[in-house]
Amino acid sequence: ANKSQSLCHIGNSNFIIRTTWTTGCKHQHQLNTQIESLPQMVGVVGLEIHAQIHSKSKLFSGSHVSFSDPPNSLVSHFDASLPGTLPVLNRRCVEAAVLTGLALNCTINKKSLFDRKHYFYADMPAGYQITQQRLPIAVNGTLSYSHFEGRKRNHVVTKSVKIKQIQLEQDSGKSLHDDERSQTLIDLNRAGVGLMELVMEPEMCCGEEAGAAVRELQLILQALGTCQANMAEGQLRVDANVSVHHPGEPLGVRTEVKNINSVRHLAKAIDYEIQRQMEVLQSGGTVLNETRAFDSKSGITIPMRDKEGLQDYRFMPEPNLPPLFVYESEASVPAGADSTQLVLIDRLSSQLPELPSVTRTRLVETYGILREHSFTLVNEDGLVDYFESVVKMTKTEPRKVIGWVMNELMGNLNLQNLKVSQSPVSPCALAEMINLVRSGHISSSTAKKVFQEMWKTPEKTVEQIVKEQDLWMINDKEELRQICQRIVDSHSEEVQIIRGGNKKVLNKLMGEIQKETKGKTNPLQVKAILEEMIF
Ligand SMILES: Nc1ncnc2c1ncn2[C@@H]1O[C@H](COP(=O)(O)OP(=O)(O)OP(=O)(O)O)[C@@H](O)[C@H]1O
Ligand SMILES: [Mg+2]
Ligand SMILES: [Mg+2]
Repeated sequence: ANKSQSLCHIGNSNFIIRTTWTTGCKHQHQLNTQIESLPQMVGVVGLEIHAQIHSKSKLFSGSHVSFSDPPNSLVSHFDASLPGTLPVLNRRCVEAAVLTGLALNCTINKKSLFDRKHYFYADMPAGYQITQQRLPIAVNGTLSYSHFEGRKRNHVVTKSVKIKQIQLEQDSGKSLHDDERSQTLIDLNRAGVGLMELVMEPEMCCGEEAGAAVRELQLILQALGTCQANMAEGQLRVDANVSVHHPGEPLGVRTEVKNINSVRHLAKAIDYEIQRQMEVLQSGGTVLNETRAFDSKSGITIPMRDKEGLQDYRFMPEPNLPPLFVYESEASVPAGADSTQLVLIDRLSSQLPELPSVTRTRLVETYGILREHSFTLVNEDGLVDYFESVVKMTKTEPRKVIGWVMNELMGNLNLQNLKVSQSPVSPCALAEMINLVRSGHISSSTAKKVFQEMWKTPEKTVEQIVKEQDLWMINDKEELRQICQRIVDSHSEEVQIIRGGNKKVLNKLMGEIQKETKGKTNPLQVKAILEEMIF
């Protein structure tokens, strides 16, 4: 197996047990020894992703974009396809596509074209969708993504997938099926909302890779602000094209899996589909070029009624829209044109924010934190800012701050399914607590208790909590000596053992002191006093 194949593996362990085929994954080696004679097949995955453009108004009309308004309240004459209406291109949508293209290392086409793609669907009153079939706005990009391997899942593997193109197109309306009255109702609020369709090359091999790629894309789009990218809300819709073949041979027939509403489901759907196709071929059948739906309850894919091959989209140039031109810079704008109305690539380039991969590297280099922690920080909305504000407000090393953020903060947030912005403990309060540990006013074990109290009673200050619960560190030498003396006196057997050379038993005495003082002592200080008394 080549390198990329050997690094790839399927998340579903059932898969390995149930099938004699593999998908070019690291488990392959194991299986080869059992079934030497069988040829190996691998999975091939290519994603098509529809990303709803985050814009106030639609792609070709001034109607507002909102998903909480009453049905059919955001529909202009153009959105309803009334005769005589014409499209007017929304500059913000073009800028979003260019920004996204730049962030994904695409070549931006200075000239792109709009086409009509015909469907007959009730939620598309024009009978066609305006898209960019012949000449899309951006081409030839790449998306780098990482996932974790190894038993502890702490070995980062970085891969990349080519992006064939990004095209601008319209969203359709929504059909709402009312089973009780057996009727279908149409809501056109979504009709005409701008979409970016990203088409990836078929270069991935399993659900885990595809999942990691989509997660990275989500983070990039959110950093750019070009799409909110919530899959459950349909802002990012991923269709997975899946086939299997023998490496070195032409690609197999693909199926297209739809209805996937989370990254986890995407990975499951793909792995299921790879396995299904292998089993079909293994038992002498053929894979049909069809559209299938993922059913998240049962974890399987099922054929949808419309068959791909039967579709004839009757593509034709959109006669009501001229070619779309974007310009490199002010200098390339034609004489007399108002450059404030034009899309300039260099202006957008300068607006590109820090992208997630750059943020991660910066966090590792600036703060000396672990790479896997940089992934967690970037993954949670608002967590990088939270961490950096705490670091700014305390003199403690960032490597210690990250411990509190990962364990105490994230642990509690996850337990209650809260977002970072909903944390009852503010960065400022956490910094105050960490500062008390640093200055020796509370011990780190006490601090864990204090944090839990802060979580429960955010209205109280850290000092209030420490005072009320009497958690200040015992720093008084004489008081500490008395406590140590008591423990030494009541543990004469252990003391003998320690004197006999077994220093490990010292830990037991220290534990006793921790217990007696409810963790309010500095272990180093206690150790020094005990050693002084015993030796
Ligand atoms: N043999 C294959 N196995 C897996 N994926 C494939 C294979 N061949 C093509 N693909 C993927 O299928 C997708 C094709 O998308 P594209 O938009 O070009 O065409 P389409 O699916 O026919 O059109 P539509 O936009 O109507 O769905 C790409 O993401 C590509 O990577
Ligand atoms: Mg497509
Ligand atoms: Mg498709």
